[in-house]
This record gives sequence, C-alpha cells and structure tokens, in this order.
Amino acid sequence: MKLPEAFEEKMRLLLQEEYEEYLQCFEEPRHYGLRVNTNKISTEEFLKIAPWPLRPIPWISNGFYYDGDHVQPAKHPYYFAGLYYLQEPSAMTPASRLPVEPGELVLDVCAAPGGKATELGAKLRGTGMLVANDISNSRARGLLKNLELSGTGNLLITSEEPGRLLPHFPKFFDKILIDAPCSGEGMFRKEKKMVKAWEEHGPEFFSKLQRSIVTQAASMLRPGGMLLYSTCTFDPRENEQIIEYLMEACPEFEICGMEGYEGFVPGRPEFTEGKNPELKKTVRIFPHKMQGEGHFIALLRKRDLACQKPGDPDAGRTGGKGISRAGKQGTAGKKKLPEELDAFLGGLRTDIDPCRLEIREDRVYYMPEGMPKLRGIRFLRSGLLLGELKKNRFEPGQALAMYLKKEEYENILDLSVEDDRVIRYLKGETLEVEDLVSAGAKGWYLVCVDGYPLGFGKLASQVLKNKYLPGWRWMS
Ligand SMILES: C[S@@+](CC[C@H](N)C(=O)[O-])C[C@H]1O[C@@H](n2cnc3c(N)ncnc32)[C@H](O)[C@@H]1O
Repeated sequence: MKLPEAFEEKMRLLLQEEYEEYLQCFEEPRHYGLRVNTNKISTEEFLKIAPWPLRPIPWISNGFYYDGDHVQPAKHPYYFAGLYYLQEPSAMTPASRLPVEPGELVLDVCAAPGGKATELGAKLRGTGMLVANDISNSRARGLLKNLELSGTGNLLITSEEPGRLLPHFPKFFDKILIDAPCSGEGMFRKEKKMVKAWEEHGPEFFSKLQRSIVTQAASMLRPGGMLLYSTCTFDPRENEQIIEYLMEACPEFEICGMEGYEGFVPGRPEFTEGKNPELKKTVRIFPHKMQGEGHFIALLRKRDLACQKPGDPDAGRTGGKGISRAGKQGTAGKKKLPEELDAFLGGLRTDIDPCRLEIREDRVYYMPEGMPKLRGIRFLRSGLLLGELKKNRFEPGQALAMYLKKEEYENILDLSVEDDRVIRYLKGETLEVEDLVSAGAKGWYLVCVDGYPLGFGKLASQVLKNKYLPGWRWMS
C-alpha cells in the first residue's frame, strides 16, 4: 500500500525502530469487533446464546472479536434486537474509559453514527440524560437509529456546532466525550480511502477544527466533571497538542490516568511546546502493538477551583436557559390523556411519570428529567418516542419497543430464534400465531426473539398485523 511521504516521515519520527513493525501490519488482516449492549443483556448471558465463536478483546470488558470473513452478525435477529453493536475494537476504548454513572448528564459532541454514544447510553441504564450531537444532519439520522435500536431512552439528539449548544448547556454536563473529526491515520489499514482523504485534509486542517470543538465543549462541563478526548489518528498536532491547547485555554483541566492495558502506548509530551510530563497519561493505540486500529485517548477532569460543598452534584452548574436538575413539567402532565394512550400506558409494567409525558403534533414522548428548553437548537429527537396518536387511537412506536424489557409489557409474543416467523416479522409480513395466543386475544403485542423485544404488532383473530418500522426491515 502506498502511503503519503509526509505521513511516512512523521511515523518514522514517532515510532523510530518500531516503524518497520508498524508497516508490517498493513499486510495483516483487519480485526472485527462486537460490543455487547449491556443495557439489554449481560455479557455472560450473551455469551451463552452467541451464535458464533467469539474471542474477548482483552482491554474491553464487553467487547469481542468475531470472524468477519465468515460470519455476518448484522444479519442475525439478535442484531435487530439491539443486543450488540458492531465496532472496530480500538474504537470501543474511548467510551469504555469515560466513567459514566447512572443518573448523570452526558454529552457526546461528535456522536454519529453512535459507536460511542450507544455505550454511554448503556452505562446510563435508562437514567440521567444523554445528549448526542453531530453537525451532520444526515449522519445524525444514522445516530438516531442506532440509539433507538440500542434501547436508549433518556435522549436528546441534536445536530449543531458545539458553540450553538453552549448557551443552552453552560457548565451543565457531568461527563463529555469528544470523538473528534480527524485526519484518520489510524484507519489507513481498515479503509484505504482514508489515505486519499488525508491528502486533501491533513492534520493542520483538523487541528484547527479540534481546537474550536474542545474549547466550546469544555465550557459545557461542570466543575468536577470529566471529559474524554479521542481521535483515530496518530499526529501530535491533533492529539497531545490539542490537550495542551485546552489546558492553556482552561487551566482548571488536569489529565487523569485511565485503566491501562499492556498494549497502550503513553502520550508524547516531547511533541508539544510545553512538554508537560502529565501528557504521558494519555494513550496511543498502534495496530502493531494491539489487535485493533490506531487511536488516541485523553481523559481529563475539570477541577473545581471555586469553593464547593463536598457531595453537592449541582455545585458549579449554572443552569443555562430554564435548566434545572428537577426538570420541567411535560405538556401532558396536567392534562387528561387520550383514553387509548392512558390504557396503553396502564399496561406497561414500568414506572411512567405523567409529568414527563409530552404530546407534540400527535407524537407522544417521554422526556428525560432536566431537559432544557430547546428553542433555537436543531434537534432530531428529544425524549423517547412512545408512539403516535391517530384520531385519538394510540399506536406504540419502534423506539418504545426497543426500550422495553420483555417483563415490562403485558402482551408478549415470544418467538424462538429458530422460528421462521422471526425473519418474516422483521421483513414486515403478517403472522399467524394461533399456537401462541388464545382465541379471543387482541390488541398490541410486543414481539420478542428469545425474550428480547423486536417491535410491536396488532393482534386480531390470532393473526398479527405487522407494525415493524418499515425503514428498519430485514432485506434479503
Ligand atoms: C470520528 S467521527 C465520530 C464517530 C462516533 N463518535 C462514533 O463512535 O460512531 C467524527 C464526527 O464528527 C462530526 N463533526 C465534524 N465536525 C463537527 C463539529 N464541528 N461539531 C460536531 N460534530 C462534528 C462528523 O460529522 C463525524 O460524524
């Protein structure tokens, strides 16, 4: 493979005697990774039902290698049930090293198509709020699908420059992940077209963009919060130098250590102006050191330089436009709900706080607590889309199906993965289910595969009318 000369020169400088070893890895095959969605299934349970051999990715607790030349995990009903996400192994590292806890307010600044955001959502376990942003509207659509498929509910998906989010979320988030747009040097082996893109827009181009993204994002982090910066490139101008720039612009930031792994290579302070030895706590992943592509990861904490009562989670948070941890009341909170919606919600075996329901143009949403007013922000989704009111009838939606656990809904049609009706359901066909329901049964049923929800269907006369989202259907 022909690499650009300037890139080769830089890598020689960066790797020295290891350079030949690095070049060798271009002759080796790429690695395929699968990350278990622990929001839906534990890693142990998934390993019991996994349809193909899997090998642990040693530095990711829920990550596994699979043989991508012989199996297609994206063509399996468990994929449609959101039990896992397919992701390059090194790319699993950033979200795994940002310590997100349930109940936190989390921002993924450059989130599409959702490789990291889906893991951050899983760590929140349906609590707190995940704001997933991407400047590209078309890419944000893919992000929306992936987050809904993963069952993430407490959600806001925006498509903005971070600077436009800032007035709404000053010092707001507990955790922020910036997986920055970059020159992609770490992906040269996996995607040859990245080399051409690098020739058009290299590290200088991206470092300007990264500087502006990190400083804007940093202002949205509350004092005491943590920020993880990552790229899939090697160049210090996009890595250590960005962290140096951020720490100069915002001196309250300090670099933190993270859970290590023998293949992680410490950052290189000598490639920065200030040569701060703390930069050694940042991490580079090289493909000749580990079974994964190239990455850079830095974890930082924003120290609280002002006086703060210990244990006060709101200390330092300024609150932005109408933001408070208590949240604002949903529009449906005080009103009487349409009868069919009320009956449907009554059938859910999970706590629904009526104050968090919002009805907008016939769509019913369940809003996260603490959702700010969104005036002026381009967003694709705010809250969990429960379904639609159609002439006062209520039709539950796909996002709700993916959010629910089997035991959280009363009417279940649970099919075994061996049952050919699973694929027929995913293709949008009507199903005969007289073996599974009694003669008089009717209404909305949650279709599951081996106990994991796939979508809704409407039952009448032992026939299930298919309500699987057309855009998500199984293509043969
Ligand atoms: C490396 S990709 C993100 C991959 C994603 N985190 C994942 O794990 O699936 C970088 C993303 O940044 C987005 N982007 C580029 N410039 C941006 C900006 N100024 N603000 C927000 N997002 C931006 C791109 O559209 C792209 O989707």
